[in-house]
Amino acid sequence: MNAKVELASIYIECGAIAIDPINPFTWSSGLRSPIYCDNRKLLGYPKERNQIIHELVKAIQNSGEEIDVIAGCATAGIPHAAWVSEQLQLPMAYVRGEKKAHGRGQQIEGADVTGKRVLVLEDLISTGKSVAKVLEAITEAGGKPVVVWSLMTYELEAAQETFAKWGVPVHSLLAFSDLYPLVKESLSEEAFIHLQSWSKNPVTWDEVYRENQLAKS
Ligand SMILES: O=P(O)(O)OC[C@H]1O[C@H](OP(=O)(O)OP(=O)(O)O)[C@H](O)[C@@H]1O
Ligand SMILES: O=C(O)c1cc(=O)[nH]c(=O)[nH]1
Repeated sequence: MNAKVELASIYIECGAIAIDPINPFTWSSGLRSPIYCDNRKLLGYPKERNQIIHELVKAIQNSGEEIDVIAGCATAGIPHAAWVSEQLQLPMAYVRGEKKAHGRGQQIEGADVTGKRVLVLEDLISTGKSVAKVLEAITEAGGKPVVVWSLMTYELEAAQETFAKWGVPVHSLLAFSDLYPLVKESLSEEAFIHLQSWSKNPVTWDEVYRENQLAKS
């Protein structure tokens, strides 16, 4: 089995992939989707998540990028950033969606990123907006985001557009297209047709879904 198929199988075995074309999931961007990739599920499986982190650390090391700090995106990117920071023996920070409203009022917690070359670690990229907010916060704090890594990406055009302005390389361990052949096996014909039309154009799929819901109400 090649490494990507093995990693994709872990996602399926850990129940991290949910498919429901009839009652779609709402993503953080507001888009509706028949699929939800729940990286948080991996936390419950130490052996399997170690395998994922091992591959991620290998890929980061192979890229040869010089890094001073690993910054996890809150919240789902935090545990993965902690494991990677431990393996690479690099300081870790994490970045909140917003500044904290009490305490020290920080958006970036943990290691100081000022003047540092920062690797941003996110669990999943859909539209890329969450990562963009983190890039902004690190830059405002005087840090230099040099690379973004995520465990999973949907490879959406929206994300490419979001990242284009940053000019920071963005890599992912897995793309949804790596999972697709495995996901397909467990689906009914109807669900597969929905998923296929979604994968061609997620934005159109959402629009049609909303129109159908309006027509029903
Ligand atoms: O690329 P985007 O369109 O920004 O979407 C991806 C983001 O959405 C999810 O986070 P969520 O907002 O559900 O919060 P959580 O990490 O706290 O679970 C996910 O963990 C990413 O951070
Ligand atoms: O875009 C999102 O919010 C999102 C999609 C997905 O599949 N999984 C997830 O955790 N978030």
